[in-house]
Amino acid sequence: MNLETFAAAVTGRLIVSCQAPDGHPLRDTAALVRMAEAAAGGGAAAIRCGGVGGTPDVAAIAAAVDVPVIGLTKDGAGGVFITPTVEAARSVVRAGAQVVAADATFRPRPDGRPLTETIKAVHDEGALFMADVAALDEGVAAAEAGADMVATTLAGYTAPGPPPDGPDLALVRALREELPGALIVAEGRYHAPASASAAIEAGASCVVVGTAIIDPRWITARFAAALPPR
Ligand SMILES: CC(=O)N[C@H](C=O)[C@@H](O)[C@H](O)[C@H](O)COP(=O)(O)O
Repeated sequence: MNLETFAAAVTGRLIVSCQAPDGHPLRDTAALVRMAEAAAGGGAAAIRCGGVGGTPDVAAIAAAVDVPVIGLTKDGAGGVFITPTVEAARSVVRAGAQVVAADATFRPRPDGRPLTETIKAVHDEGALFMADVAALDEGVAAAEAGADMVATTLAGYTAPGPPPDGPDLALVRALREELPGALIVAEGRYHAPASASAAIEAGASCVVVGTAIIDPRWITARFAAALPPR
């Protein structure tokens, strides 16, 4: 799939991230396939998947849905862990993803190779590259290095301490200003339809929602916490 076709498919639309962490009751490839099917049925323009389930999740979801798949692997939870190496990126394409999402922050990469090598490997395999960044300068550098799209996925996750509650709309606005013609993906803590809509108004090309759609444990906890004290 080329960038023009992918951009046409997702612009102005919602993408759903179907992942579950280790130890979560939904951390099961078949369960996540069902979630992806449900999300596609509800109007998701693409599915983001893989995570700790890795390439088996990507392959199973790519086979089950007829929307584009943005694949990733996760290795650990500290430093660079989203599709952290050239080899991981290649394996995601080979599993069937049309787009590979990978950490594009300035932090050192575990294989010691520059981001450009991962981008090149993904392009050589015939897929597109989504740069997951935490800051404006990282997004600009990733676009200059050949990334096909820039996502705010890691905003709030690279500094010590817990991430803020809400999404980073300021980063969306700043990326749009610096990269007026780029495909900008809003992702991370979009927990309500209104905030997803605000992302598009802030200049995002599209918005990725995960937890608030596919995690019944998180949704239940929010309802439970909203009840008056007993
Ligand atoms: C920081 C990190 O590891 N983000 C991951 C990236 O793939 C996923 O765990 C998130 O669920 C995804 O980005 C969607 O975000 P949210 O679940 O907040 O809607």
